[in-house]
Amino acid sequence: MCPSAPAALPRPPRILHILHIQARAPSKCQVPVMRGLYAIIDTDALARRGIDPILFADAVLLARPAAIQLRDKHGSARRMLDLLRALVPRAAAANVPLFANDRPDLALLAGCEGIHVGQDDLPVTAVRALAERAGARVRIGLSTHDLTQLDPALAEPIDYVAIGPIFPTVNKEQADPAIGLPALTDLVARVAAVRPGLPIVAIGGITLETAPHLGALGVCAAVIGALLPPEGASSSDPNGPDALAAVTARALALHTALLQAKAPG
Ligand SMILES: Cc1ncc(COP(=O)(O)OP(=O)(O)O)c(N)n1
Ligand SMILES: Cc1nc(C(=O)O)sc1CCOP(=O)(O)O
Ligand SMILES: [Mg+2]
Repeated sequence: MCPSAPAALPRPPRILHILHIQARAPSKCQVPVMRGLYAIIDTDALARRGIDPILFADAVLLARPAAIQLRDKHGSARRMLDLLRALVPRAAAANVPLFANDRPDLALLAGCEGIHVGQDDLPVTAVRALAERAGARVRIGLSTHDLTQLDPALAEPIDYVAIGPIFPTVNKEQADPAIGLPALTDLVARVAAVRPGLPIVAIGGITLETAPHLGALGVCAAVIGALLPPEGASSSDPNGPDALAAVTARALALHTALLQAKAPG
């Protein structure tokens, strides 16, 4: 399905290197800072466009985002494990943390750096217990959709909290209602008051146009659709060099827009 050896990564431009260091530097309380783009490799959205997930990941990694995630909602466990095993060395070569969505078992088998779970997935404490049994140190992210979910989430042993959807999205079935930027601003203040320094990942309908607003709030932005060509767009080869260069350009533009917006503090 895909090449298994990671492609040699070209040296990023100097400005990106500086942004990357700023985005990953540990904060005073040693929580890794997450800023910029959190790119999601969504196998369904990619399949609808005929894009290979590994070639797509290689293209995204050239932009050195803050994190990547494999989200494979409808594949078999075996396929997701194969994909994660192909992604782990690529993400490591780019020094970008790879999160597996929903499946701590597969994440641990493949050696991922992190796991993302939502309100209906395994509880965070169970994921921690599983990781401990496997002797692995992992970062865990947890989804929330409103204040009633955010408050209990902040008491969990998590490494970041996700909040969404901020804007309407077509890439999540039965998504919660979009909360908008003013409500996000309130929730960001709540996190800062209760768990200062805990990284926040905003998600849902985020585009290059809205990215600066999120960067200005000091949050990371998780993105599926804005990394992709529109569905049905005519491209002679969605996995050809021009199409993949366009993916890198979108990732770079989003990451830069998020990092260059003036964050508080
Ligand atoms: C970074 C990030 N934030 C939120 C989600 C959504 O997780 P969840 O609510 O469990 O929904 P699914 O993605 O599993 O359908 C996410 N995956 N990543
Ligand atoms: C996977 C996911 N989770 C969400 C949440 O609100 O928890 S919104 C979402 C879809 C994000 O895709 P896009 O960037 O194309 O809107
Ligand atoms: Mg989930």
